[in-house]
Amino acid sequence: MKDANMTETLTFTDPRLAELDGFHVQLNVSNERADIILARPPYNVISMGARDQLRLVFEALDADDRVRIIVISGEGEHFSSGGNIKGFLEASPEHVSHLAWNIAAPSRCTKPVIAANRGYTFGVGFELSLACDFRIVSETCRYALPEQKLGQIPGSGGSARLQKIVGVTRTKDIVMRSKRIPGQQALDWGIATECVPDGDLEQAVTDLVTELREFSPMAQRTAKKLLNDTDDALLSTAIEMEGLNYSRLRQSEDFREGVEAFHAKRKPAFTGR
Ligand SMILES: CC(C)(COP(=O)([O-])OP(=O)(O)OC[C@H]1O[C@@H](n2cnc3c(N)ncnc32)[C@H](O)[C@@H]1OP(=O)(O)O)[C@@H](O)C(=O)NCCC(=O)NCCSC(=O)/C=C/C[N+](C)(C)C
Repeated sequence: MKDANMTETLTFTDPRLAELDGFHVQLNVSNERADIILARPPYNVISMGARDQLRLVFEALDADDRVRIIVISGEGEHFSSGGNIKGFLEASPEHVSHLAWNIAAPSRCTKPVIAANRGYTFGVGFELSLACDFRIVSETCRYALPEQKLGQIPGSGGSARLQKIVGVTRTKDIVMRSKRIPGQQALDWGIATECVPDGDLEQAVTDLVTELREFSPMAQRTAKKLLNDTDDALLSTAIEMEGLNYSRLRQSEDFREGVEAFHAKRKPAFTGR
């Protein structure tokens, strides 16, 4: 990557990528926004190697100061029909042991991550989206964890994350019946952040990127980490951690800038410090 405003496809130089089975993840970076595209149409099936690629891409983007917001989408009509079923029997124990860690990469990333979901968003495609901070879906989106049809269960955090969002009854309905959830229902159940007509998906994502870029990167990072860390915590612990993080954030330049801009009736100019 050269400068923040250019669009280019990342060339992976990490030697660990040399052994991967195919190159199916594209990356474009422009204007502080990074687009990760699952590029294996029509169904953007995610190979074991693509999972490794995804993790490495998220780690690289997280470390790059020129990137503020990350968007993940699928090429064409579908986000992804999930993991490559045809390769499951050949998967190495090493790959299997990394499944959940790789797919949790958006959640570990300190920057805001948006999933843009349309069409089939199945299996590991859904799990990957659940690890993101925002899910903007189109009306064509169909979420599913269809592993039971394969004599399997989700293995990359899908049922666990879903249960947190929709509770055990709905999760059992989705997992144990391999049920498909349409975009509008995903919104109604709190799985999706927003549901829009298919032709409006890109604009809805761009609008959210524009909105998020207005905020202090430091305050965003703190909010994301705090909410992730306290997801499992007792209420009393979560409240205490919120207070500690607030106190720490008070020391930042962005905190002062936010308050001074409010007084001056001007737009804040956050620097991330
Ligand atoms: C509804 C689907 C996606 C499309 O149906 P269709 O009738 O339009 O097309 P068709 O079934 O003929 O598919 C065309 C070709 O694409 C291949 N395909 C599609 N999805 C996959 C996939 N996920 N893996 C491998 N190959 C796939 C399909 O086999 C056809 O190939 P050929 O032309 O026959 O060579 C329908 O295809 C469907 O329901 N697919 C399965 C979706 C699914 O079960 N996804 C979950 C996979 S499991 C997973 O993601 C995570 C597992 C976690 N862990 C590993 C821990 C167990």
